[in-house]
Amino acid sequence: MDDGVNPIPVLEIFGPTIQGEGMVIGQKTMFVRTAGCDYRCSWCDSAFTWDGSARDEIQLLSAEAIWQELYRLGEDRFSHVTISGGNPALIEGIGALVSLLQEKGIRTAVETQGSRWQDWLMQIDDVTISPKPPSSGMKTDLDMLDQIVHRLVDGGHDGVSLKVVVFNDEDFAYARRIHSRYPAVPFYLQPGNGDLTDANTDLLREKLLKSFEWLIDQAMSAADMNDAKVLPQLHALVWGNKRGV
Ligand SMILES: C[S@@+](CC[C@H](N)C(=O)[O-])C[C@H]1O[C@@H](n2cnc3c(N)ncnc32)[C@H](O)[C@@H]1O
Ligand SMILES: Nc1nc2[nH]cc(C(=O)O)c2c(=O)[nH]1
Ligand code: SF4
Ligand SMILES: [Mg+2]
Repeated sequence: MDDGVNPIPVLEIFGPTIQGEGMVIGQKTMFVRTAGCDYRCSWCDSAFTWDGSARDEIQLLSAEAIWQELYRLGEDRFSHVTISGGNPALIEGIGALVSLLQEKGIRTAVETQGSRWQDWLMQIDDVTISPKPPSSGMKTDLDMLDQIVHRLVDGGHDGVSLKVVVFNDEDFAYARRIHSRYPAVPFYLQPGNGDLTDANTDLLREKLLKSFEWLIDQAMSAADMNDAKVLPQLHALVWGNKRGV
């Protein structure tokens, strides 16, 4: 059991905003973004969590201190908290935060890539597992992914989804393999944002919508994607590459 004294490395706490991606897209939520990742995706839109550029902004916070900050920002205007990163599944101490949020009547979500297990994943309401396609430069440990997905599903978790970011044909082939490996798990396709430094939001929106349309076309012509959902990153369409939204 977690004793609640393990501090959590936090890079940012923000919201309320909308969940811009995946299984609970549109849900009003707060975000807690942890520092540190075991991956180095070439196109990571949150590279500041692991590349050292925001090193000075990392705070080691207790679960209670995180709750205080969530409440300071959101007061009574939220009922849902999303924990993202970096990879939150590197951090055992998040168990205490999840328990505290549950005590407060707050629903929880996590974004992780499926490379590490934590027991607290069982307690999270909305678990998004996002294995990484070839364009990321990362290699999926399928044995580990199998273990994580099966532990959740066999343990009776009914809020698990898979979300694959797709930049190209090779990524789409990877997405098909992942979906067919776990056919009973709700599956989401998300177009990649290849323009992480663009400050011109109008131009970025155009590019993102083009990639979205391309991905829709791919999914529409693939019989094995009949049950997949194709969604853009809504927050990127609304706010571009801005941080903390
Ligand atoms: C920044 S990651 C943090 C959580 C965890 N490390 C993961 O990758 O699942 C959150 C989500 O953003 C997605 N993402 C990261 N960079 C992206 C990009 N350039 N375009 C589209 N989605 C991206 C990831 O695939 C993941 O689903
Ligand atoms: N609004 C909003 N939705 C998101 N969904 C996943 C995000 C993430 O970075 O994990 C994210 C984010 O950073 N902002
Ligand atoms: S796994 Fe997630 S946080 Fe880590 S590098 Fe990849 S996209 Fe970024
Ligand atoms: Mg993001």
